[in-house]
Amino acid sequence: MNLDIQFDQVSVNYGDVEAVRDVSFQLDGGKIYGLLGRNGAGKTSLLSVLASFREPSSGKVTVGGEPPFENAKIMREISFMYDVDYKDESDKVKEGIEAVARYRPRFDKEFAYELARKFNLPIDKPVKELSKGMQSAFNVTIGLASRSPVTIMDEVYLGMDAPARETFYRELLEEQERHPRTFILSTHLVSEMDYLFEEVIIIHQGRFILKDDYESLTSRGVSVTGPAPKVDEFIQGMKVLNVQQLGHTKSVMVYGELSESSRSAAHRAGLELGPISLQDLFIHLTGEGYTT
Ligand SMILES: Nc1ncnc2c1ncn2[C@@H]1O[C@H](COP(=O)(O)OP(=O)(O)OP(=O)(O)O)[C@@H](O)[C@H]1O
Repeated sequence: MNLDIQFDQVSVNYGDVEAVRDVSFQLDGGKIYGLLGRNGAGKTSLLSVLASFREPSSGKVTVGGEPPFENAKIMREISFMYDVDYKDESDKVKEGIEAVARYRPRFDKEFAYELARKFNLPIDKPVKELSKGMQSAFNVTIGLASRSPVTIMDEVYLGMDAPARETFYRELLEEQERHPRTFILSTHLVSEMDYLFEEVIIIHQGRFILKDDYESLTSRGVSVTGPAPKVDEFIQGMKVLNVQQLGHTKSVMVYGELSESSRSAAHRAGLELGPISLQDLFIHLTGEGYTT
């Protein structure tokens, strides 16, 4: 089941605070999407509208052509995993798994127990007594095992330690091979997670900045390395993101596609061209001084 997602001029306000402003984009679904934005960019607000936790203040969201808010048919197909406060949750891990299995139609209980083992979750312990990182692993377990056509993970992995996050990334990719569906992962751990994303959405200060596939996005920038004077000559008129210099060698990141003739000119000048990372682009597009 594939559900396309449409944001049409969506705004989310909290009183005077405009958390999301006039955001429009469409996700065809069936992919792993990265939703990137700095702290306070509006990621959670945007996702909570999609997960039907709230209605947009203005604009429209549709999932499979229908607004999700108070729409039981659509809500059943969306899992929204976020940093839940489990302080009043007296259920043990295994009771939590059994409970979700009862109301999530596609939940794979065996897979949930397998993940719980891989994350070393003590299944007889109350969820509220788990460490923060283990509660995150519990959320991830439920999210992956729910097999919802739309699974949203709002920075749930931040509390997990590095080996647990690696386990999550591996399991996510394997799961997407076995049961392709829509995952939306919000994060600012860009360099660590970039290889997971097929498409990337960047928001900044509540505004939509871009949506593009990972390959095209990273091919929009290039690093130019070589003798400083030659690099300086080559990059004239280009948008510079970052400059590093070691002795006489300079490495400059520029934004914008290079034509074939520019690439040939760079090679003739003895300059080395390389890709730039999603993190570099993210920092540039959401950095200090970048206002929407
Ligand atoms: N319940 C609320 N009441 C008032 N303002 C809020 C509320 N929730 C969020 N905001 C504000 O809305 C803006 C967007 O917050 P949001 O949590 O959506 O951002 P985020 O990108 O998820 O941030 P982070 O990465 O730090 O979790 C921020 O300015 C935040 O202070």
